[in-house]
Amino acid sequence: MPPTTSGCACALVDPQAAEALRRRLDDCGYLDTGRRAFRAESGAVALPLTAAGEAYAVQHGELSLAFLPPPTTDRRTSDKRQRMHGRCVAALESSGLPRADAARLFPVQSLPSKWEKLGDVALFAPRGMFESGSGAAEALAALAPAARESLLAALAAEAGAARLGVQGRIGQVEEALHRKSGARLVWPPGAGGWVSFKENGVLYGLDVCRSMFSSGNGTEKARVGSFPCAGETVVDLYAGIGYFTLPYLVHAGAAHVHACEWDEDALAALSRNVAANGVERRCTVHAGDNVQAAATLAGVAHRVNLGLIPSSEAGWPVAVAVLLPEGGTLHVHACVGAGASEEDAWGRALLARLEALAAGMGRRGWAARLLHLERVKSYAPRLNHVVADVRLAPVRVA
Ligand SMILES: C[S@+](CC[C@H](N)C(=O)[O-])C[C@H]1O[C@@H](n2cnc3c(N)ncnc32)[C@H](O)[C@@H]1O
Repeated sequence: MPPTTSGCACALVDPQAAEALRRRLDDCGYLDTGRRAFRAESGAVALPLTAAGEAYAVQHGELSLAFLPPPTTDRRTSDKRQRMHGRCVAALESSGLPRADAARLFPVQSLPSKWEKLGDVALFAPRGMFESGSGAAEALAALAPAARESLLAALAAEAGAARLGVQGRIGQVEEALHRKSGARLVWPPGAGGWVSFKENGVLYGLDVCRSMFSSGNGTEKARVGSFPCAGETVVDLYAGIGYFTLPYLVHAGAAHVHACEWDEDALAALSRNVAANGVERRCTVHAGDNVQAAATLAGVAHRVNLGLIPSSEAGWPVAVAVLLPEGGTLHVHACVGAGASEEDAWGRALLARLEALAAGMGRRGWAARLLHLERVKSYAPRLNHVVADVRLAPVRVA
């Protein structure tokens, strides 16, 4: 059947090759992550493309391009976009732009259908009207100031936000290690990026343009808050703005948390957050590479949190070094292939490595035992963010 151009532009790919192509397209900004991949009638996987991806496919002929109607489960997204579209077109019309021009410059697909809310900021993905080269982005830049103002104010009202921003990409290794945000605020003009909000009884604040907040980790933050930590000293090796440090202090009742963090922006937010939650007397912030903390904190911890993905492996030797002589519990975050055998293999390798590290530090006879494996969220297709709760301690001789 010849393709029609009425649906959404997709790259068709064999299911076995879909994951590799998805990653490639995403790296280049060609994958429309606002829409989900779906099975075409032919059995091929359809990967929705951004405007730039569609242009690339047309120019290079390397991808199998098709225009397909989105799957019916996308209806809620499309309703949301339609409503957003109606409101934006009306706003442009009221600022003097003829309705037909407004609808032509900003087609439905160019408007955001979802966003992340942090405090009063709505963060949109860098797609459609926020993706240069999409046509709508250029139309937005060319609008008269009053029309631009009313369009963005309409978007903000629809998103229930007082400020609007556009997400960045975590591309560079250095950025990923520091969880730099890369987001920028686009409205109102001159707005700053500091937000504060309460999640599960904990006050968090951060500059959305400088640090990332992973909303998908909410269940893990709540789980940490439920740990029985009364009387315990906890070392958080990757504290960030206090994602896990704060639940340990506010809800889990930890006697003291040593929070290690090396990024200046995260450190500024962490100190403010510790004070905002009134827990500063029970928290020591260690600025710098957590490897340095290994010496200062050797042998003090009942529990160590290693909240870094895709891997916290660089912190495993530090974690073992800071445990008390009687051992303790580690919460090891990682991204692991989705599937019982992948999880099993990763879990075994983790336990063996922790035992070897303990032996290498003269902690002979220590054994590692997996207490629980928590699946936090899907990180990518067939890859889950998991947390292994491990007890690492000297084996008791009866
Ligand atoms: C808590 S955040 C990760 C939050 C959440 N688990 C996620 O993946 O989105 C990880 C923090 O660890 C910090 N970090 C990474 N490596 C570090 C190191 N070697 N020493 C100290 N801090 C480090 C980063 O700057 C970042 O703020």
